[in-house]
Amino acid sequence: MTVLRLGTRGSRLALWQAHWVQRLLASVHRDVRVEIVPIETDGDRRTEAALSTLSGSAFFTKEIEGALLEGSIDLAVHSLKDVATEAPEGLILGAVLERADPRDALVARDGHGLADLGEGARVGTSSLRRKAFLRADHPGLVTRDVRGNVPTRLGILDRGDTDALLLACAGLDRLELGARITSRLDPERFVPAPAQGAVAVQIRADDAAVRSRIAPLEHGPTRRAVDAERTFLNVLEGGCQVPLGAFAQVEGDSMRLVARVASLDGGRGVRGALSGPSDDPDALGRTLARRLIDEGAADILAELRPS
Ligand SMILES: NCc1[nH]cc(CCC(=O)O)c1CC(=O)O
Repeated sequence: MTVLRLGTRGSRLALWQAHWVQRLLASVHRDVRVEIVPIETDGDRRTEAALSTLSGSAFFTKEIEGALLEGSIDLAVHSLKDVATEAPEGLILGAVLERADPRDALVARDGHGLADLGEGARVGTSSLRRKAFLRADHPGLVTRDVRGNVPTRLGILDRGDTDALLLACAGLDRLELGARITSRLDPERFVPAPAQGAVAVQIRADDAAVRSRIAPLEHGPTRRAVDAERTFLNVLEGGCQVPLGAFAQVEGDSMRLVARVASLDGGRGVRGALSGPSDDPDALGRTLARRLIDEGAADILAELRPS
């Protein structure tokens, strides 16, 4: 029996994802036992800080990546949205699993969609992307910072401290809280974060044994989609957390990438879409990024950076 130690955050969603990988590995390898090792990250500890200042860098992954590099775990399971596009030296994404619903979810107390919320209604989110798109498309609404994991945020809504929340559909669906969603937002307009809804298994680049064990978990279309989205992010980001969405869908031999960048106040933005062959997602991501840079995306993002 081979024992593989799987590192994960301890949140309910992270543990759900870890148990999913454990179950999948048990179903393809009778001789493998997966032991789950919860690891607390900076992002879990620093509940006082606005999430927007944390996510996108390594705040939800650094301690887990450290455990992987030092060998105290053999694989790590992450929400791919939280994994930086520049991989730490020595680590690779050994498998990308089939994506759940990639869209953003509105959970409103009254009504259904964003258009039903009255003037001045408070919408809780700490994501720069969600705030910027909301300000651009629904300037009558008020954004309000909320932090904490999914159940904590729902508690804030239920107590009446906000009128609505924006969350990822994937997290709610996986925790069987999908019934709380009042609207699944159109990904053409409210473009999801790169890799939203996708789970990745990270391993040591030189660990051929674990690499071959997890290979059957790979979902090709999801890998190609997130590669295009993360390449787009990588070209535009320059190491800073930005209000940017990118969402790709594979259909047979071709794929389509839609992306949107907005200023924080929602006053300026660019959006575009591009189709190409599905066997070169990086080219698609790079080409669309360059096109949106020509249309002003880099200038919009430059305003966000401390000079
Ligand atoms: N940064 C937090 C985070 N990371 C992954 C998810 C949800 C699951 C996913 O997008 O895969 C969330 C919460 C949210 O955005 O609602």
